[in-house]
Amino acid sequence: MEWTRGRILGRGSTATVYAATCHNSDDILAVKSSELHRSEFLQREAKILSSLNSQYVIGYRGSETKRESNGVVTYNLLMEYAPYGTLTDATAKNGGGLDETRIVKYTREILRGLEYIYSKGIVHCDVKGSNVVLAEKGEAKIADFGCSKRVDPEFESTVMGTPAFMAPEVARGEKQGKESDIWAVGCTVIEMATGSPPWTEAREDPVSVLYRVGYCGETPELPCLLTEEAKDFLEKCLKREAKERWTATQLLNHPFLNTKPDIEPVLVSGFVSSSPTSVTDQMFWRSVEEEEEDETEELQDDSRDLDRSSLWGCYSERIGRLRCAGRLDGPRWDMEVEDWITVRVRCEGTMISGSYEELINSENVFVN
Ligand SMILES: Nc1ncnc2c1ncn2[C@@H]1O[C@H](COP(=O)(O)OP(=O)(O)OP(=O)(O)O)[C@@H](O)[C@H]1O
Repeated sequence: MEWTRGRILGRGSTATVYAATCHNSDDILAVKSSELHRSEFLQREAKILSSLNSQYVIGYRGSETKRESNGVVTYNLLMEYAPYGTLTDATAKNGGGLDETRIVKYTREILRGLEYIYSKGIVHCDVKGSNVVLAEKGEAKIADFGCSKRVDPEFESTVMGTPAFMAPEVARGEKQGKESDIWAVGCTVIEMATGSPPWTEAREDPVSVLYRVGYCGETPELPCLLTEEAKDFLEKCLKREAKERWTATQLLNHPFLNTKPDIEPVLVSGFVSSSPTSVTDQMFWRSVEEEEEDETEELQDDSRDLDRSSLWGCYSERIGRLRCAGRLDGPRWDMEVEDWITVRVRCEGTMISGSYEELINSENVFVN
């Protein structure tokens, strides 16, 4: 498919997402790109997304490698374009919290999406507001399958995700399944209600959050503004024992969700103030070259890597100290520190050591 890259819609820890126009149809797409040699996660995501087809999951439109005009070879995942941003954007736009009717609508859509992907044998592993996008009719769709995996209890796999949304068993690096997604749904409801993920210190100190969730028996604080029904729903999501958590299907039948009618979608045009209204909106599109220059400069920014290197050392040492102090066995953490939010953990054991350069070149370590 022929397409032209436009402006950046969002940057994650694994890739950058651009708006793009199709040459033959003038449709707008979202294209998630990373350099081919760093695209392992993106290729996995494309494979999983290509196997899914649901109104509650962002649509797959293809994938391809491309040599850009600056010679860089990129891997590109082509997706349905979601013009109203993410749930996190929607919450921020609404003054830092959504009212309960909107929370009900989006939670229902997320759970329907999860029910669907579970029926296909897939778990998401990184449910959070910024991974749920609002599509053309204002409906919530699950996106970012970069951490997702096939459900296979026999197969011990890497634990992934975002500390503030991690279930206790994930924080301990033990296992990650559908139940862990459900915990993350609870955290996402808290994010929608309050404008922030649970654990107020999470951004500054993800390590202590992992420790509190994994080892100290804590659960996130329930927002006091929510109704009793909503709080009861959250309690069913946030059971510390994974097997006690309600399933997506049970939660869809909880009174918090099943007694309320669907509301009309709220389309807040503010989300799209910088998005294209049509492909002829030339002011909108930044040239491909300009975007590529930005990307290249970013990739070559050694000083940023140095900062990350020292922070990474500091975090991994701290979680090691916390675990030793508590005489606890647990995961070894590989942290992406610049955007600390995403981490990849190795469960099987050996403490990762080596220079940052060695770490980022290692197959098992996730880095940006
Ligand atoms: N289909 C889409 N339509 C519109 N915007 C999108 C779409 N997909 C992603 N985005 C935007 O791009 C951002 C980054 O996308 P995504 O979360 O898939 O990247 P990532 O590198 O996997 O991120 P993470 O750090 O969460 O792992 C999103 O938060 C969102 O703002």
